[in-house]
Amino acid sequence: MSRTLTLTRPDDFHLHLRDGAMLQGIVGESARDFARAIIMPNLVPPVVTGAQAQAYRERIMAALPGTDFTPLMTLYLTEATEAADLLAAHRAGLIHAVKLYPAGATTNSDSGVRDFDKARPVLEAMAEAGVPLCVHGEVTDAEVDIFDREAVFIDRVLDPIRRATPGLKVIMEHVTTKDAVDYVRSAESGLAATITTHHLIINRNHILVGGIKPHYYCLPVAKRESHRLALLEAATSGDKRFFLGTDSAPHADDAKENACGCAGCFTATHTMPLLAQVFDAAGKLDRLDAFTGHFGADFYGLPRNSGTLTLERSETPVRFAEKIDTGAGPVTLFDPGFDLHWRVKP
Ligand SMILES: NC(=O)N[C@@H](CC(=O)O)C(=O)O
Ligand SMILES: [Zn+2]
Ligand SMILES: [Zn+2]
Repeated sequence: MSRTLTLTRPDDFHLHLRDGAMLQGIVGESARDFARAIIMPNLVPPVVTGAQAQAYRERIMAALPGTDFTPLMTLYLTEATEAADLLAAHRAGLIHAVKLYPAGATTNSDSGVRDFDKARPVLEAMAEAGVPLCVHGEVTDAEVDIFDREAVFIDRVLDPIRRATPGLKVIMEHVTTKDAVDYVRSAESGLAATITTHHLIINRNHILVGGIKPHYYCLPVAKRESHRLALLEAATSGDKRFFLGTDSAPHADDAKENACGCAGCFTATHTMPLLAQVFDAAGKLDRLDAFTGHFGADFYGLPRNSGTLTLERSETPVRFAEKIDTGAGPVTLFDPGFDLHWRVKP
């Protein structure tokens, strides 16, 4: 017997599409199930101006013939970002958010912000114009333990920025800790968080026990089980401040399976089946629609999608390809470590 679940067509509020041959190879994986996605600007070089965002959007659309997927562009905040350019790109409907990477925090973040005071005038202009700020929330200080970097970022950087810039809409991206969940819940307004698929499934043991698993390495790195449970509780709670941002971040296998492997998990292909299984196992399947189709759009001030996506559960496990072949090399799909019984109905 099979069970089905029809959802609002989902959106992905944090996605890496890359560029060139990788973009060509992977963009269809998101466009198949998702209506829209917030596109991360951490290309090399990063997308920092409205003109660059426009050109990147055109490259994405050119790689996507015949689908109605809508990329929602973002700008990469640097210490040299000009408020006028940013505001014009927002007014034109081209960009939907600005991304703050602390310099050196993650993949391709070298142009990020070192001195947060330098970003203050731009943040104030964004608050006034209602442009949301997406934040990679980790400090980069060498003396801070990698497992503590998110919690320390909240106290040292994020809370001071929010206090100094009242009215700024902030999305804490890919939260990995109970500290972040609690912080989002403590805010009166203007704060939300994205949660990834993989952080609902793995904890740090999955990365390290029984041999190092490079395909589970991402940033922020997965934390201990109690934190995963806090994320699962938040995602399935029906709290509108938590919504899906897959952070699907493809890297070619040779860059992952490497003595200095890149951070990023690739989940675009099977995120909706994975989430259905996770929400089902938690007894919260009825909460999936809001998590993937309502809360993010509402926070960003976008209309909810009118289309639908139907998932079905089968008794026999559903097989997904182990890798996607791209012109930039093979990309390994995230392996949840359990049999998947859900799939998107064709
Ligand atoms: N999440 C990751 O581990 N990697 C992302 C960057 C990011 O979102 O921090 C990437 O661009 O590869
Ligand atoms: Zn990030
Ligand atoms: Zn990301």
